[in-house]
Amino acid sequence: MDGMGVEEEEDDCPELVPIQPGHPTEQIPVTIITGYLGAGKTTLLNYILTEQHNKRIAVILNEFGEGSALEKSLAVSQGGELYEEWLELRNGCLCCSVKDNGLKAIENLMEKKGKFDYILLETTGLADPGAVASIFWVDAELGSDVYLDGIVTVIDAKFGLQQLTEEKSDGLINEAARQIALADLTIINKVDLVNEEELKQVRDVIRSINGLVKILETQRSRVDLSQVLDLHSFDDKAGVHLEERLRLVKPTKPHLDKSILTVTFEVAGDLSEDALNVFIQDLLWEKMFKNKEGQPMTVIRLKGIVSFAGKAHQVMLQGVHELYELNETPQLWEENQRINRLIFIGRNLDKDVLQEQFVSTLVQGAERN
Ligand SMILES: Nc1nc2c(ncn2[C@@H]2O[C@H](COP(=O)(O)OP(=O)(O)OP(=O)(O)O)[C@@H](O)[C@H]2O)c(=O)[nH]1
Repeated sequence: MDGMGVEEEEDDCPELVPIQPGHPTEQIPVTIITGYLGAGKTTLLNYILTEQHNKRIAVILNEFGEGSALEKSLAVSQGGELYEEWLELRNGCLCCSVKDNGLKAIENLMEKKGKFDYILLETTGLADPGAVASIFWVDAELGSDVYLDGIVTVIDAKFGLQQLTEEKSDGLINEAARQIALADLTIINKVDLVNEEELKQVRDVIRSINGLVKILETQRSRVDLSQVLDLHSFDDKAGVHLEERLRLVKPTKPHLDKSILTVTFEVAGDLSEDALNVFIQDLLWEKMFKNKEGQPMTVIRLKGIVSFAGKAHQVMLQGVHELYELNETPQLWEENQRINRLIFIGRNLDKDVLQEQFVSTLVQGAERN
């Protein structure tokens, strides 16, 4: 990983001033920036830190790149502070580099409420962003200060394909593929290093994993910030458009036998909330459903719009690994046909089996009522 680059380059050098405690504000969005080793995460964050954009963004840079396991274990065993001082940059950004997964740094940052409107959190290249994302759901204290806006995955145009198609021993999930499965936005970076045909192959593999994700292409991670921030991937604001977006999602075809892919189906009618919970828990927690080859299905990301009997509003379903939540959206069904549209991204998924299980759980739910 690169250093911040702000100390080495005189021209870009932002003025560093100590931060005064700010005023409390409302919940702050957090975007998780993930991506395989060397894809361009730090380049993206440095770009945001030095560009003029009139936004007050707090950036948490992860200090660990390749081969840093030793350094990390030293930092942890010393038991000292795992983050450094927060610095205020000339363009209004705040910055700090961390030696853990960044959550402590967010807690520390909250003492400076009012000084920033947005948090970008970089994870290490091999991290499972789902584990970090889950903490925003389960940590009530953190959840009252911040909310997860989206997961952005940076992909190396040159080496991404190789990283994504690498088969892991012991049937483990390929980390680079998992990062795409969880992404709300992917950025294919280093487009200068590939030709159009190679770029298309990367695009196709991303699409084969995640049928819902938006794809941007960049050089030196120079993106239009408005396309990266405020995605509202997990909240009601997205729910308003989610039904339409989900309707456009196409199932994907695997690029490898064991690869992660997207399946989607739609079933008309109303559900009982209890029956839906049974279906989801059997799938995510009990891992009861198997594909036709007898392999258990693993869901990494789950999204949906569902219709509950007696509820006028559409309900949004969001799941990351084993955690899920159901939230009413502001959108009313009104005269629209009530439907349940679900999207699953994961491994060993079989649409027919999932849909059959979904329908049978719901029928049983209706019989119980
Ligand atoms: N040719 C080319 N090189 C790039 C581009 N973007 C970034 N790089 C270089 O790629 C290398 C890795 O970039 P980083 O931003 O450090 O990647 P990272 O994802 O933070 O890496 P880790 O922290 O190790 O996971 C650096 O040497 C960058 O200068 C690009 O668009 N084109």
